[in-house]
Amino acid sequence: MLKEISIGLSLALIVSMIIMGYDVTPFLFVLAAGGGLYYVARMRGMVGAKNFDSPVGAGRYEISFSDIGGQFSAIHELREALDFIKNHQSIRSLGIRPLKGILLTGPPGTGKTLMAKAAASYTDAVFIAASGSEFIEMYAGVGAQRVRKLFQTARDSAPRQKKNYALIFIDEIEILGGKRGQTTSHLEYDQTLNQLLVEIDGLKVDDNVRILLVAATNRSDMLDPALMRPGRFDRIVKVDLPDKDGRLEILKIHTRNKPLAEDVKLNVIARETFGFSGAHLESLANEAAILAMREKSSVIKQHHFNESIDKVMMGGKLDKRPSEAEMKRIAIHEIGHALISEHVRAGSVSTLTITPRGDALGYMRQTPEDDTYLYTKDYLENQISVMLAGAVAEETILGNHSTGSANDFEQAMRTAETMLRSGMSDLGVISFDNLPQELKHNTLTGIIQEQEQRVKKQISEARQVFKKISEILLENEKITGEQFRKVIGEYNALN
Ligand SMILES: Nc1ncnc2c1ncn2[C@@H]1O[C@H](COP(=O)(O)OP(=O)(O)OP(=O)(O)O)[C@@H](O)[C@H]1O
Ligand SMILES: [Zn+2]
Repeated sequence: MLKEISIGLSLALIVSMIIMGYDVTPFLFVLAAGGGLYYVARMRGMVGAKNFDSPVGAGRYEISFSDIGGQFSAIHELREALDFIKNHQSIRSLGIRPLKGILLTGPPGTGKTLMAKAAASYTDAVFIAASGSEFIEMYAGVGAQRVRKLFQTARDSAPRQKKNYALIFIDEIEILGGKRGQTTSHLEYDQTLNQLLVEIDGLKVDDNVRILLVAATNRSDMLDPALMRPGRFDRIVKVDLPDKDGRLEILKIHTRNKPLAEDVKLNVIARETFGFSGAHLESLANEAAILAMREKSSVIKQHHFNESIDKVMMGGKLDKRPSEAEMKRIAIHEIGHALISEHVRAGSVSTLTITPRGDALGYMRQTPEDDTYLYTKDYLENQISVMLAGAVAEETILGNHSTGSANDFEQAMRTAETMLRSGMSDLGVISFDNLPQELKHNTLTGIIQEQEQRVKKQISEARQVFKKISEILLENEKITGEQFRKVIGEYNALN
């Protein structure tokens, strides 16, 4: 409103100045500059962001899924959920409950906001962004009121832009949607979260404006379970740090508009930037361009990138960037798990990676087994041997093992306990609770040690496999089960 009044007043002033014979050129100049600044501020969300009164038409600065590098499976899942929403007619005829909210989880800077924007373009929705922190206020009721306003803004702005959909994006949702009565004793949080739940529950498929909620967090463990109930955020899409191929794609995206020298090898940069997020890579490309400019070079060269990698690493507070030696250790550890997994169940390794994901530095994914409800002794022993194999591999190949195995040991111990309780140990059928501590302890260790010996033998016979596969892993960060089995097969054929 203020904007309209000031434009009107200025026009009236200019017209009267012209009538009175003044030179209006400098005045027009000032006006244009002011308008330009306002526009830039608005685009950047500096003006009007708090009031959610500047919904960003997705059509205006369009972000599409092709602007997001890597994240293949996250994009796939997200798009599937969006198709579900777009085709609500046919879905409703089947009686399927419509989807209301999608939660994006993952570390900072991995492209969650980009994905939400791309989701808005994909569904041709108005994009309205807010952050969880905007709802926390000293005064009771203000947060809840803001939540109401946010949804109202969405309902109002879609028709104005002739759109049927509005996408509300709430970043850092854990601040507003933390567990009730746990994050704080403050009443305000509860009211705000309750209001959000009320708004979500009120969303209907046949509303004039279909509202879709997308929220992002890197602390999904902090969210109130009420938010995750069916009919609320019932789709969770994991957005992880990119692997090497992903990093290459992201680098390509962020160097699209930059002049690169002939010597620049993006795939080499991708390999060197293990642990970088999309945001780090964006900043890397930018820093390299700045270095080139400082040297008055018209193109960006490889050494500009190399220097920037260090800069982003030092300044960028990379959460997890293991050293070369650590990466090798992670590789050996994971190969250990995978090798024994293949021993006990051929074809069981699905992929092996050493890219940090969630809490794990590397991981081995197994192909699922048929559902089993009863376990035999052999089966449990095999499980224990796979769990121990990470640490045993570190010891056998590197001479010692690291703290990275604590979790594996705990699982192995639990499995051994299951065996003991089920009468599968040397003690036969026992009453677990009446067993003396020392005997319990010795029997459990006995079970573990027996498997450890078996694993040690298998691993020391496969040193060559470790060498070959760790080379592949350090180069590519991942290997598929198929490739893995091929290498094992080649070595078995030699022996
Ligand atoms: N997968 C990606 N492809 C291309 N660029 C990316 C990608 N991920 C991040 N970026 C770059 O990093 C910037 C920040 O990403 P974005 O804000 O989407 O991350 P986020 O996951 O929402 O982070 P936060 O949790 O810190 O809000 C983007 O504007 C983009 O330049
Ligand atoms: Zn392990």
